[in-house]
Amino acid sequence: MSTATREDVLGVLKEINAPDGTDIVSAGIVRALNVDGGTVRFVMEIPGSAAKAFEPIRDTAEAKVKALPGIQTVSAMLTAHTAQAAPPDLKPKAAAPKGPQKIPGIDRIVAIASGKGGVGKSTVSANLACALAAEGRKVGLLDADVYGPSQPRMLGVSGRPASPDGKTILPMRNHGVTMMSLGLMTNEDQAVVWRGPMLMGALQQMLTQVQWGALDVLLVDLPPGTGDVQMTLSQKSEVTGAVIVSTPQDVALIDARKGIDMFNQLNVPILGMIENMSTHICSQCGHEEHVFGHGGVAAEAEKMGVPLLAEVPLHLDIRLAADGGAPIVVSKPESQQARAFRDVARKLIDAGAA
Ligand SMILES: Nc1ncnc2c1ncn2[C@@H]1O[C@H](COP(=O)(O)OP(=O)(O)OP(=O)(O)O)[C@@H](O)[C@H]1O
Repeated sequence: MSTATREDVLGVLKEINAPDGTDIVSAGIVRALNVDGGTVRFVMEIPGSAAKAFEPIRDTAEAKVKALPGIQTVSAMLTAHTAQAAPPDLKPKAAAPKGPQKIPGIDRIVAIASGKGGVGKSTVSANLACALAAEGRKVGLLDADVYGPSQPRMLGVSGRPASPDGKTILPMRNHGVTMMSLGLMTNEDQAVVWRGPMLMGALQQMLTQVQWGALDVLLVDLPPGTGDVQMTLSQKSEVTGAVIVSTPQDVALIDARKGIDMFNQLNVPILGMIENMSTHICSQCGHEEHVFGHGGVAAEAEKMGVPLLAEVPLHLDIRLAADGGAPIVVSKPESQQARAFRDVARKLIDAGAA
């Protein structure tokens, strides 16, 4: 004689009625039925107020199941559920993480910002990243300049980043810098139209889903201006500080001031300003000319009470190196132009910011 099956057990339980006349299986009272050889276990879920009425029903159920062929042990447990729905929980939920968070593995985040486009923020970011790597720091560079991602070209990186598990993204690496750019996810010649929420999502993804590994510092090359990306970065992640890049022209300086104000409001410390295209040095004769004026950033930095980190000359070699995929710090590390960036790297390390 074969042992009773789960169907056999349900069959006999169906013959037993609850006090309201429905059988206990159809009424949804029999739950979690487990038939394991000669042992049968199940739960009878009943209204809390009906426990007394169900005790004989439970006894009948156990006896009927035990009478089935091959069944030695039967255990039916009465569990009560409250008929009324619980009142809504109006207490504040256990605090969902709010405010800036530290990203695991990333010790520091330094934002490279400018008020105005085209002042050389990406050139500074690329050179600074390479200079920090040359100092032995573990450096990441996140190209968040969604409107004109230029780091793949400047760092000489191409191809699409791999995502072996479909969830995380493997960053690219060159010149000792771990790098990720939205430019690697889009075609280089394709104009990207991002809306605010998309931008914020993309930035969050690049911060949290890229396998950065352990980093001493992650530089974030921001888009120019004071928009969604700047706000999201500062509000979601703990930013160690911001470096503001500007040319000495008044128009650039007005925008740089707005950038500094924004970071102040977001409680992000300003690590300092960099004057780029400070002076033009002719690559032929070495003649120096102040194309955009000179010293404007130094004066502004003093007025705002922030350090002036460097005055980087406008020099053909800087542009050629950037366009060629090996920043001047890598291609001509001993040149005067490279030295300006290497000095900034050392200042940031000394200040504990990188
Ligand atoms: N000090 C410099 N000397 C010579 N060329 C420079 C210098 N700084 C930047 N450039 C060149 O100026 C152009 C703009 O620089 P870059 O892309 O770094 O600016 P950006 O502020 O990041 O611009 P955007 O905001 O549009 O991304 C590039 O061609 C770059 O090579």
